[in-house]
Amino acid sequence: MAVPRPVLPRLAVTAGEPAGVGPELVVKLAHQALSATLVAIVDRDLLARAAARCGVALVLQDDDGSVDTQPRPGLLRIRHMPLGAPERPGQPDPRHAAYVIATLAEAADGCMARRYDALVTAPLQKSSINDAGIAFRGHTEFFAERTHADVVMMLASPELRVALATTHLPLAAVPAAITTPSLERTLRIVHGDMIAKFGIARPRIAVLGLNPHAGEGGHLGREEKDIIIPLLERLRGEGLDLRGPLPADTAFVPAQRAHYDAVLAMYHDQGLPVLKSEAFDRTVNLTLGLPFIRTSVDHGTALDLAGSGRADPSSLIVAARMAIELLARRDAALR
Ligand SMILES: NC(=O)c1ccc[n+]([C@@H]2O[C@H](COP(=O)([O-])OP(=O)(O)OC[C@H]3O[C@@H](n4cnc5c(N)ncnc54)[C@H](O)[C@@H]3O)[C@@H](O)[C@H]2O)c1
Ligand SMILES: N[C@H](C(=O)O)[C@H](O)COP(=O)(O)O
Repeated sequence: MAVPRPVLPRLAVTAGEPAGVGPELVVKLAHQALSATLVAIVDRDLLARAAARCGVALVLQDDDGSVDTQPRPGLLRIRHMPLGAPERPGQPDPRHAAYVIATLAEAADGCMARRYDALVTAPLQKSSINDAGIAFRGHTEFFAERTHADVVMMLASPELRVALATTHLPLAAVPAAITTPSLERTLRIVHGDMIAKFGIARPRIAVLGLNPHAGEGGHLGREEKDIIIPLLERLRGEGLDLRGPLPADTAFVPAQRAHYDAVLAMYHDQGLPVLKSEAFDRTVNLTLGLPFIRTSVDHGTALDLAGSGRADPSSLIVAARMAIELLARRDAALR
């Protein structure tokens, strides 16, 4: 008797900024043999134009909610969202902002309603959405608000995981945003998701200081002494394995890396340049704490490459693979 093939999870993919490289990357993703039923939430004609620019043939099929039982590279299901004015590669148009937001809303609501099993996002142009008069800081903050969840941004390569205590904030606003409650929430989410998402039973988390030399004993800033150290001591008392606060300048050297499973950086550009400079094509951005799995690329809209067909799809591909792995781990834990 023939054994039925397992169904492949429905992976929603948003194409991001229409004038960026996102649509081209989605076209390239659709040619991978992934163990997933890919559903692109996008304007159908936009994607057809992106495929033509890449010189790639792609069969676009309206999504009917069903699932595949084997990978179908070269075929992409589409949940069509109308773009309105056509895109001009490399030149974001704020008139597309409402469309971009609508694709994110459909993706989040669809994951919540189980129309999709997980979400992978291509890059969007935050400035263009803001230029349209829509307050918007990033996917991470949008999905947090949409689902009323406390979330943490983490970027992960095969060698290094970096979570952020603060995300898209002006640098001048960072110190005030590092409070005991916010840091505690963040550390609990990182600890919990390192167990649940990555299967690490006793995660070791290294916490960076905010100031040079982690504050130099209070002589170069007080945040370590007043907030970070007392919190780490309290949470260690509960059994969390927390190192630090470590001086950020040396926390990423090989000898230190052997001692942790993830790093918590205090702000965006304290942690991300390390990952992006050593593994730009292998790093995934994921949102911890969300009620669904969401992964993303580690790069932006690359407007200088948009329309050329030359953008590297590696980060989107590893993001999709990670979403599939995280789903498999979650489902195995539920069995
Ligand atoms: N996930 C996201 O939505 C996301 C992530 C990061 C930045 N952004 C946004 O993207 C916009 C542009 O940001 P930026 O210019 O700082 O960074 P960027 O990542 O778009 O570009 C930086 C450099 O990296 C190159 N690059 C980026 N992606 C590439 C790829 N796939 N293949 C080859 N080269 C690539 C670009 O050509 C450019 O030289 C901003 O609005 C930013 O907020 C979005
Ligand atoms: N901070 C991310 C990065 O530098 O890669 C990027 O801006 C994307 O963030 P969202 O996934 O929240 O849009």
